[in-house]
Amino acid sequence: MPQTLVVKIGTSSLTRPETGSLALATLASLVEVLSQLQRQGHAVVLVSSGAVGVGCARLGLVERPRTMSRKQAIAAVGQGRLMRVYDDLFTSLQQPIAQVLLTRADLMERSRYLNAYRTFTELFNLGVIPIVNENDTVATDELKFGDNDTLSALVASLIEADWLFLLTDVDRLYSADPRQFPDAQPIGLVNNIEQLEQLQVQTGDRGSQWGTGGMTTKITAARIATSAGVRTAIAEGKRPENILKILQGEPLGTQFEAQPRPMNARKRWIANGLIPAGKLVLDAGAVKAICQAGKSLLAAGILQVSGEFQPSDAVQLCDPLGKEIARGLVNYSSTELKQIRGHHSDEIPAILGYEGAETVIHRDNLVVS
Ligand SMILES: Nc1ncnc2c1ncn2[C@@H]1O[C@H](COP(=O)(O)OP(=O)(O)O)[C@@H](O)[C@H]1O
Ligand SMILES: N[C@@H](CCC(=O)OP(=O)(O)O)C(=O)O
Repeated sequence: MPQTLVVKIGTSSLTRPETGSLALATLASLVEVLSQLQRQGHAVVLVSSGAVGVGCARLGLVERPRTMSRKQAIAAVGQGRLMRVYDDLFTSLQQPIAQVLLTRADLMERSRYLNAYRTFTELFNLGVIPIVNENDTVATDELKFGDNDTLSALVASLIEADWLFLLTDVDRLYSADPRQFPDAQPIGLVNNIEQLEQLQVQTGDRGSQWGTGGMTTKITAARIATSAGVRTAIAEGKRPENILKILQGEPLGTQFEAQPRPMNARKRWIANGLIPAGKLVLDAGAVKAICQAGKSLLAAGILQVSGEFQPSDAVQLCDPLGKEIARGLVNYSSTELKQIRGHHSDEIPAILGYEGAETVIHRDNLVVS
């Protein structure tokens, strides 16, 4: 059955760490596998890192840039070269490709989010493999994905993919970084992300010399993707043919099962597309009403308000211990909420001096974690 597949490859697999030059054999076999999948009728998206790494190699720089402006300039050098290599390889297999550069802001505004969805759909109809990267050259600190693991999960959620493959320079997830702890245990199947906390998986805080985020961002990506109903695999970048084997049911890499009830597209956008501008801490009654009874949030159940936000902004909802339990779009600003928190809805007009919305967050705009 045709499926929608998102494949992300990291800098550590695309380039040789010693020289920073492109790992051409890996790229060639990735291109072969993706073209084969496209010919079999699957819709395929490649999320490719490497703009900064390739840009550095082109300019003879031996270290990853540290300042944002330098990174942006180098990405502008590398992205073009990267696409040229992909186009040459895919063209030799008569496979058309497209470049799609996204910033966080593109997914935050609902009209742009929907437009991106329509563009991907049209590219699939045309038999094209879109190659996605963050638009590093214009992304700002506040509005960037920061790493392509997260970007690939958000793209997979956006296009309702069946699979997300995170290809990297280790063959799977281990109980700890296998480079530092050679005895670390391999992890094959993760039924539920909470399982990783129980297994006390250590992911460190950085990746390889050229990679961004290491395993931490891959687990975040798996969390986003699986909660959107996308099965996720961490697998070895050097062996792209493993994608075919995994699709045939072989237990390679680390596979994360998708959650059974994916939410609707609008709720996925609220949960993953938006960056929360503030936080509401709720009392136990409100937590229960939202998580168990599927109710809207009322001002009476709010204990604390933090951050600065306006009506329609996204906020995190936390239990009294500060653990996130949901996200949603507010009907009131942070200033208004600080005045009405803890009060019954019928007191709101007297406190604010005007008639406000009945709910602080309507259940249609609320997504439980
Ligand atoms: N628990 C873990 N299991 C496997 N690899 C880990 C783990 N913790 C940290 N790592 C490191 O994460 C690195 C991959 O991340 P990164 O360099 O960001 O790759 P990419 O460029 O593919 O995104 C591996 O080289 C490995 O050293
Ligand atoms: N957008 C950046 C990639 C950032 C990133 O996440 O890199 P990686 O950890 O190698 O997947 C680039 O093209 O260099």
